[in-house]
Amino acid sequence: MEKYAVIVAGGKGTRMGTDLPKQYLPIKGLPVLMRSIQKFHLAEPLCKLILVIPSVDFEFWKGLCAKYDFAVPHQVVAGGTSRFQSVSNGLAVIEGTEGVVAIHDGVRPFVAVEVIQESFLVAKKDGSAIAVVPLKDSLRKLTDSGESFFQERQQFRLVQTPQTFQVSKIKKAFEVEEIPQFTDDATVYEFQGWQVSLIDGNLENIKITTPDDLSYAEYLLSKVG
Ligand SMILES: Nc1ccn([C@@H]2O[C@H](COP(=O)(O)OP(=O)(O)OP(=O)(O)O)[C@@H](O)[C@H]2O)c(=O)n1
Ligand SMILES: C[C@](O)(CO)[C@H](O)COP(=O)(O)O
Repeated sequence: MEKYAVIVAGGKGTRMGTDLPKQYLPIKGLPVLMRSIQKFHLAEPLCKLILVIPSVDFEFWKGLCAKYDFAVPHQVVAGGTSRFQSVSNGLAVIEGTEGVVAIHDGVRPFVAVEVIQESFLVAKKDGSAIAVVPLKDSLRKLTDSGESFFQERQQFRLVQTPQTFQVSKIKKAFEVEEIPQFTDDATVYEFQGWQVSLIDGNLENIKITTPDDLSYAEYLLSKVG
């Protein structure tokens, strides 16, 4: 079975607020994005890696790969104006409809190798595999009138990536017009009326989003490497 990974890193990192977009920032000496790509290569050495970055960054990325002697083979594709468009551009370079594709945020370098491997196995069987984790804190729902109500946290999950799919199904799902409810790939898949399969993610698999995440990332690397 052919395996692909579309690693999306076409964003601007507005919430991080750094001049250099967060995907290129080094943590413990290696850019976030290279760490994410390495994880897929380690988990699935034969997986075809498709990296989505803004087209204006192509030369910069080439230079970064030379600087860090980064040799993991990958195809570079131009990003779009939203995560949905970037994923769509990545899927478009997969020829045909055979195989399974993992879609992963380039800014989640702490994904566990085991989660990636499990996602491919489950997606092959079920059509999809979405990494999720349970909540550790209590949960409250806010109303417009300023009240709040207890919610059963057991009924909720936090959604991560990878989100892995049979190529035929996810390509079909992405043929739709983008709507604001498409916050991830699972919502695009579900829009077809298909149920997603959930798998256990790993708690450390944070999305590096704000400056405090960078300090936490450095801490995690000092612990686990
Ligand atoms: N047009 C876009 C927007 C986002 N992404 C990617 O989607 C992932 C999750 O998005 P997010 O954390 O929101 O990244 P940014 O959009 O860069 O951050 P911000 O919203 O703070 O600007 C990131 O790997 C990001 O690079 C993308 O490929 N193309
Ligand atoms: C895809 C995602 O990382 C799953 O948790 C998340 O939905 C991305 O959200 P963002 O608003 O683009 O950061």
